[in-house]
Amino acid sequence: MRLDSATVRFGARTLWSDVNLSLDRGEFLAVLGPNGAGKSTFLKVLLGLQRLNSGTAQVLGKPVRRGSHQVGYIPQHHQLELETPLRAKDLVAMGLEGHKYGIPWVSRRSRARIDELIDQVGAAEYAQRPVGLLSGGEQQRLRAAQALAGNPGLLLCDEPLHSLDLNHQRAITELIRSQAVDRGAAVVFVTHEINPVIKHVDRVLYFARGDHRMGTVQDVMRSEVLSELYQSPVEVIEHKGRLVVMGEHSEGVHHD
Ligand SMILES: Nc1ncnc2c1ncn2[C@@H]1O[C@H](COP(=O)(O)OP(=O)(O)OP(=O)(O)O)[C@@H](O)[C@H]1O
Repeated sequence: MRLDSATVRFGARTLWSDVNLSLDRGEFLAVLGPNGAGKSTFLKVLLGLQRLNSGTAQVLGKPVRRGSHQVGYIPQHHQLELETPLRAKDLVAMGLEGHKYGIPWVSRRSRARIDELIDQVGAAEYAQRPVGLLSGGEQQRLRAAQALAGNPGLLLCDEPLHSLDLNHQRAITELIRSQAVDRGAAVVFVTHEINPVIKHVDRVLYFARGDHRMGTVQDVMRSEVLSELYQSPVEVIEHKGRLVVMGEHSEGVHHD
């Protein structure tokens, strides 16, 4: 995926501007920043749901378009309606290409892949239950499986670990990593918390105050760099392999 001089404005507000980024297959990009900095909007651009005010966006070598089956998306957590007329397994199957076009045909191979994913996210025990009755974390694990079912070349994740316990955070992180490393997907991972994925991250894109910084974890997650970005003192401390980000004005700075 590739962005050139990409800019999004809402009215007089420039959300972010002049983002230049080329992400290859197999690469893992973490997108960080405070609430409202424009992280989800960044994903929407790549999904073809938000147009750029200037610049260009490409996904897998082609201009961005809505509904590409090569793009997997784990949306930000929201609870499904109690009456949603789907079983857990159906929700995962909807991630298959054919299902997007309403074709109810699923090959033996696809069925095996769905069962495998359901196992990998630890959903086997509730695979036949109505999704509306499941907990937030259980639903979130199904969304991850759904996004992976179509074997996407670009995987977009919006805080996918939100509402998951530690064991399931690890399982989902491992699945996402494997989609990048073993299946050659580019991964864009929006998160408030870099530590659970830090060892998989190739690059960081950090949005704040209409500006951004990009580079390796070592390049970006530094006191000088983030203080300059936030325009206020921010301290990044490394403790036992974890990064703790502390801001003097803590509002809007993510905490560990
Ligand atoms: N269509 C729109 N029109 C006007 N403003 C919008 C629109 N979409 C988003 N915004 C605003 O742009 C800002 C960025 O929103 P976005 O959801 O991208 O932030 P975020 O970094 O993902 O935040 P969070 O961490 O809270 O999820 C917010 O202030 C939001 O209200």
